[in-house]
Amino acid sequence: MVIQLSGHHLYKKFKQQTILNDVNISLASGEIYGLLGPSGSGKTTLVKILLGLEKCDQGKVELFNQKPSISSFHHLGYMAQSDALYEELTAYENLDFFGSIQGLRKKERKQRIEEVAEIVHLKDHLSKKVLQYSGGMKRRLSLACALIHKPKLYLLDEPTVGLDPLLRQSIWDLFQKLKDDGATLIVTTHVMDEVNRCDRVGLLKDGRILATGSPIDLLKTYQVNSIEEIFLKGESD
Ligand SMILES: Nc1ncnc2c1ncn2[C@@H]1O[C@H](COP(=O)(O)OP(=O)(O)OP(=O)(O)O)[C@@H](O)[C@H]1O
Repeated sequence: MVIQLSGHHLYKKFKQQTILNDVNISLASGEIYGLLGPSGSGKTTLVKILLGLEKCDQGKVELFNQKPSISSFHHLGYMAQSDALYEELTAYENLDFFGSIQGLRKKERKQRIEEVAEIVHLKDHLSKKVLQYSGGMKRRLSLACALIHKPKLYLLDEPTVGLDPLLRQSIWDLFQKLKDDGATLIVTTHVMDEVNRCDRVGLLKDGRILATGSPIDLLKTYQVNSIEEIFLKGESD
């Protein structure tokens, strides 16, 4: 099992508020890891620390078995919780921009833009300015921006928020396909039924990982019928 990303003994406080309290997490090559937790439990903070966008107070992050560096970022696809798009530009121009900062050449960008637009069902809307996009279209465009350079590791913060059930389904089918092609994904969510699409889930509550494992194993271990019940029980690993 090759570990692609790991956080060891991570601690984080904002002012006096403890957000992460000795969090350990690791992602193995080719898995979909769901990070599940109630609103405000620290999912975004943890993802940002793993990505190097936020500093932890204590602990260590390893990306591809090394200290994270600028060069490793070309292998990452990050989708932030709030869409980081240029509203005045068209969707095509946004994708072209993100492709170019990832080092793709013009011809390759053109080809990839068509491919990713097809994947997220935005092919017919590429020439629209982003400010004319709906919330769900912006989410899908953000995802396309994260896909453009074919990274091997994805950090996706609530990628399906604001999407209707059919689109959510197709986005999860896409995650499965990325995984089948060898990518590793960490996806944050508080939608319980998305958990079943993950190979492993980590339950984050009150700054701690309460439990980690495959959804089926967690249900068996905790002798519950749903993952929600584990949160309610609040038992530790
Ligand atoms: N820059 C910051 N300064 C101060 N407090 C912060 C900052 N960023 C996050 N927090 C606080 O840290 C806690 C965890 O926030 P975080 O966004 O990581 O949670 P989350 O699990 O991703 O929540 P949600 O599901 O609602 O997005 C919250 O109480 C939030 O107010």
